[in-house]
Amino acid sequence: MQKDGFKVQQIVALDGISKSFIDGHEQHRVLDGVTLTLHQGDTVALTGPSGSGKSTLLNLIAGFDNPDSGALSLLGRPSSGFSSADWAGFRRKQLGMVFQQFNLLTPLNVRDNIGFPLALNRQPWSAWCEHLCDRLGLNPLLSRAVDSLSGGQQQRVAIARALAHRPQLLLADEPTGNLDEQAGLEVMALLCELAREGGTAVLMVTHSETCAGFMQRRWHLSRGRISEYHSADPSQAQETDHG
Ligand SMILES: Nc1ncnc2c1ncn2[C@@H]1O[C@H](COP(=O)(O)OP(=O)(O)OP(=O)(O)O)[C@@H](O)[C@H]1O
Repeated sequence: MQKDGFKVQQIVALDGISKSFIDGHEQHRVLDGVTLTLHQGDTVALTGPSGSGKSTLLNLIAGFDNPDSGALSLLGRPSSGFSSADWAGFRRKQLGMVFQQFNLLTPLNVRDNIGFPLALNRQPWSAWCEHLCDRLGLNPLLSRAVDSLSGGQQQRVAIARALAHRPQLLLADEPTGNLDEQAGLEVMALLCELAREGGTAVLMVTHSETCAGFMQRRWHLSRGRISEYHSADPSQAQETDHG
C-alpha cells in the first residue's frame, strides 16, 4: 500500500484464516476464511456479537493459538516459519496488549509495571515513557502499588505498559470494559492519540459503538466472516477483502 508516495508497512495480514473448536461432539467453526490487512498507523475497531470469535482472532495474531488453515503474516513475514523464539521476540518487541482485566503485575509498583517491557528488551526508561506517564496522568502514582489504584488508574497503567517499548502493534480486548462511560471515553481518546504518536497500529475489540468511533476503520465479525463498515451501524457492513 502507498500513502503520499511512500510505501506503508504491512503489520498484520490474514489470508483465508479458519479456526474451529470442538463443542461437545460437534465442531464449531469460529473463523471461516478471514482475510484482512492492517497497515502501519491503522486504528481498527473489531466488533461482533458475543462468542463471534473476536478474542480468538486476537489470540491467533498474538501467536497464543494456531489457525487450522490459511496464512498469517506479521511485519511481512509468514508466521508459518516462526520458531518459538521468533514468536517470543515478536511479542516482546513488536506487540503491546491491553486486556479488560488489566493483567498488571501486582507485586510491582506503577513505574516497574510500565518499565517491565523495557526490562525484557534491555531498554532504559526513556523520554517516551516520561511522555506517556505525563499524558496519562501517572506521574503522581509512579511509586504506588498497582493493586492500590482505582480501575481507571490501573487501565492507564496498562496502556502505558503496552506502549512503553513503542510496539508496531497494539491488540486491545475490551480495554474500557471495566470503566464507566466517561472514564472509558477519556482513556480511549488517549490510547488513540498515543498510539498515533508512537506509530503503533491498533486492533481493538469493543462492544461500544462510541469507542469504535475513535478508530479510523471498523470491522465486524459475524458467522466467522469479517466485514468492513463505515457507518455506526454494523448491519450495513459489506464483506470485503482488506488489501
Ligand atoms: N480454547 C477454546 N476451546 C473451546 N472453545 C473455545 C476456545 N476459545 C474460544 N472458544 C469458543 O469459540 C467461540 C468464540 O469465542 P471468543 O472468545 O473468541 O468470542 P468473542 O467474540 O471474543 O466473545 P465475547 O465478546 O463474549 O468476549 C465461543 O463459542 C467460545 O466458546
